[in-house]
Amino acid sequence: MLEVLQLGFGYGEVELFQNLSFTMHESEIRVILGPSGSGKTTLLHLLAGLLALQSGDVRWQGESIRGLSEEVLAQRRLLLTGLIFQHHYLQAELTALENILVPGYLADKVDPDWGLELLNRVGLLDRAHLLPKALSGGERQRIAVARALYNRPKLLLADEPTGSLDRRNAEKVWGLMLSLAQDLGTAVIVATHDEHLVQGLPELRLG
Ligand SMILES: Nc1ncnc2c1ncn2[C@@H]1O[C@H](COP(=O)(O)OP(=O)(O)OP(=O)(O)O)[C@@H](O)[C@H]1O
Repeated sequence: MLEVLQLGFGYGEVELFQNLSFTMHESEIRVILGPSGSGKTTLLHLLAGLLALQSGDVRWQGESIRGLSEEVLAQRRLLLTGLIFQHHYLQAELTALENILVPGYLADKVDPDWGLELLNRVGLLDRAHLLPKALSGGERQRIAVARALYNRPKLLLADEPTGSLDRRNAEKVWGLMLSLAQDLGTAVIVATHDEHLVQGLPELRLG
């Protein structure tokens, strides 16, 4: 569902990477590794269409994102991709369940039962009506995982999703994210520093 063709990017004189090519199919997982500043976040932003391409191309389901308007890109991104960041970015005034339903409101696909099922999958059914401030860091990130997968995206892009968690919570969030994505047939690209979590997974090294 994703093709990356000879992708290159730099800020001014500083070249971060060039000629990156790879393809992602349904349910595939790829880990982006590299030292701080090597361009992991930049690469994820390019793949998500959040940053204008320089050289090379990114194709979503066979269609180049080069030249798509912001509006079309945003609509495609909403339906095709899920995003998770190091910080959860939950809406403080919405409950756990309401936060999970946000992508559904945006895509006009609101299904509270599916939201509850996702809550159950991340082990937080009993927290459905709590606000984020009443949740632990690991619980908030589990809500962010459920929210990112609400629209059953083809591709999940996760940037240091366990970066702010202790080892036990990091392992829990990591395991839930991968198993839920696997069940939905969602391909996952995840940037991380945590070499302990990624053992045995296909990787792409920057820097
Ligand atoms: N808007 C920008 N303008 C100029 N330089 C930038 C900009 N955004 C990022 N950079 C630089 O590009 C490099 C790569 O940044 P990026 O955030 O992609 O790296 P990273 O591998 O994700 O790092 P980390 O692991 O620390 O999160 C860094 O040196 C950063 O300072």
